[in-house]
Amino acid sequence: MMIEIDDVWRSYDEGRIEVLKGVTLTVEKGSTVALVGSSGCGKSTLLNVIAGLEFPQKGKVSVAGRGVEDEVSRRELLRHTVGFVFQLHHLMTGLTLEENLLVPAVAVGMSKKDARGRVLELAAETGLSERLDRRVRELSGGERQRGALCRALMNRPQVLLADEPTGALDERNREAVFDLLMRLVAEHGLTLVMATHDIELARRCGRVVRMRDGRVEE
Ligand SMILES: Nc1ncnc2c1ncn2[C@@H]1O[C@H](COP(=O)(O)OP(=O)(O)OP(=O)(O)O)[C@@H](O)[C@H]1O
Repeated sequence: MMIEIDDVWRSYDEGRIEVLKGVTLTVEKGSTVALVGSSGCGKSTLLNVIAGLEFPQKGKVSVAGRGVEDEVSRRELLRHTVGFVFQLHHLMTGLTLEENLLVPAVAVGMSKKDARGRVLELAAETGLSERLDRRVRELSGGERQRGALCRALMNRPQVLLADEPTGALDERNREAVFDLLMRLVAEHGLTLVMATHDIELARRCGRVVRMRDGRVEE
C-alpha cells in the first residue's frame, strides 16, 4: 500500500469543529483516487494530513511505508515523497516560472544542476519550455496551473496530492490541465489522490471515495 490511514481524527477550535472522525483508507501504489463530498466535509484536511501539512490528533498515517508521526518524518515526506497541487497555483507571481521551480527545490537540498535538468524535463513535458523565463503574473491561468504541476513534481514524488487542481479554471483549460495531470501520473508512475467537486473528472479516476460525516465510504 502506498497510503495507509487508520482511524484518523482531526478537529479544530479545541474540538468544537470535528472534521475527520475516524477516517480509514488505504490507497494502492499506482492507483488514482478521487475524493468527493460536500463543501466543508474535510477533503482538504485529509489531503493535508496525508501530506504531513496537518497532524491528526488520533490515528495513524503512513505513506510509502513510513509512519508520519513527528516533525522529522513530516519534513522528509514533503521533501521526498509527496507533491502537492492546490486549486490556486501558489506560485510567486513576481518571479519567473523557472525561479519558482528552482528555488524551492534547491532550498530543500537538490543540486542546482539536477534541479535545472529537472526543470527543463518537466517544462518540456508540460509544454512550458518557452515560458520558463516569463514572470508568473504574465502567464495564463492554464499555464500557471501547469507550472504548479511542474513544481509539485520537482522532487520526483511517489504520491501526488491534488486539491481541486482544476477548480479555478474555465472548462477548456480544465480538460487540458486534467488530461495533462493524468498523463503525468501515468508516465511518472505516481499514486494520485485528488479532491474534486467535479463528478465527471472524479469518474475518470480509478476509484471514487466519498467523505461524509467525517468518514470515508466507497
Ligand atoms: N485551520 C482551521 N481552523 C478551523 N477550522 C478549520 C480549519 N481548517 C478547516 N477548518 C474547517 O474544517 C472543515 C473542513 O474543511 P476542509 O477545507 O477540509 O473541507 P473541504 O471538504 O476541503 O471543503 P471544500 O470542498 O469547500 O474545499 C470546514 O468546516 C472548515 O471550516
